[in-house]
Amino acid sequence: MYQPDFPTVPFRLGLYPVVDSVDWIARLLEAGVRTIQLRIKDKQDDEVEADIIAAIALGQRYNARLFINDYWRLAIKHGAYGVHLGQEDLEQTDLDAIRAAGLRLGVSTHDDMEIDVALAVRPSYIALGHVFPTQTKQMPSAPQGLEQLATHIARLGDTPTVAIGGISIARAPAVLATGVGSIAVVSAITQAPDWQAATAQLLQLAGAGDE
Ligand SMILES: Cc1ncc(COP(=O)(O)OP(=O)(O)O)c(N)n1
Ligand SMILES: Cc1nc(C(=O)O)sc1CCOP(=O)(O)O
Ligand SMILES: [Mg+2]
Repeated sequence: MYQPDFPTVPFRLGLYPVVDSVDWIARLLEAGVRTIQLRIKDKQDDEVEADIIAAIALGQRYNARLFINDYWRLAIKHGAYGVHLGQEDLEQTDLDAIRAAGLRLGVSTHDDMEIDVALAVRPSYIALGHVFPTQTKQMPSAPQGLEQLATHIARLGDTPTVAIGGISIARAPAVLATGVGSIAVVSAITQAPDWQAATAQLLQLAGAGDE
């Protein structure tokens, strides 16, 4: 049985929107989302601290799993549910401090070697990307595709997993069929012509987590 070195998360984290503002956090929590990430890129800590405080307060009000991307010191300082880190972030992060503060940890991976690195850290969940081409982030690697995703899921057994990258409503059923516990999405919600309808459909497909 997978035993993380950080607090556990449910195997099924369900629909996991990744968004760049407190406004999006507020509307998606109100819409029923219960796993969510605040991802604000390339700012100084003092520029994002107020947003992080507000997002954490919302997460607590809705009893949701709010992960903070990148700003792990602020996540600790203000008591977030969890932190999400990439492979490069791992080298510059005090993982002992995250563990000691009792925050959950999610780690990005893009191939088998990165999964080895992530497993050595024993995070709360492992993210697997990018499954399909994405317009949201410049990726140095090629999309992994569904077959490779399924191979990773089989390898990871009962480790909580999250798939990310190019996941649309149309593609979500095939991604979930690999057995992955969660689907993380940006544009499927934030660029949707009707974000409320898109969120409702994705919640219907992936659940809110913990089911
Ligand atoms: C759920 C989830 N998976 C992967 C990522 C990517 O994180 P990272 O590699 O740290 O890259 P940036 O998001 O910081 O550009 C994520 N944020 N969330
Ligand atoms: C932030 C991020 N990380 C990825 C990874 O593979 O690590 S893919 C990605 C962007 C996902 O956006 P969309 O759902 O719009 O494709
Ligand atoms: Mg990051």
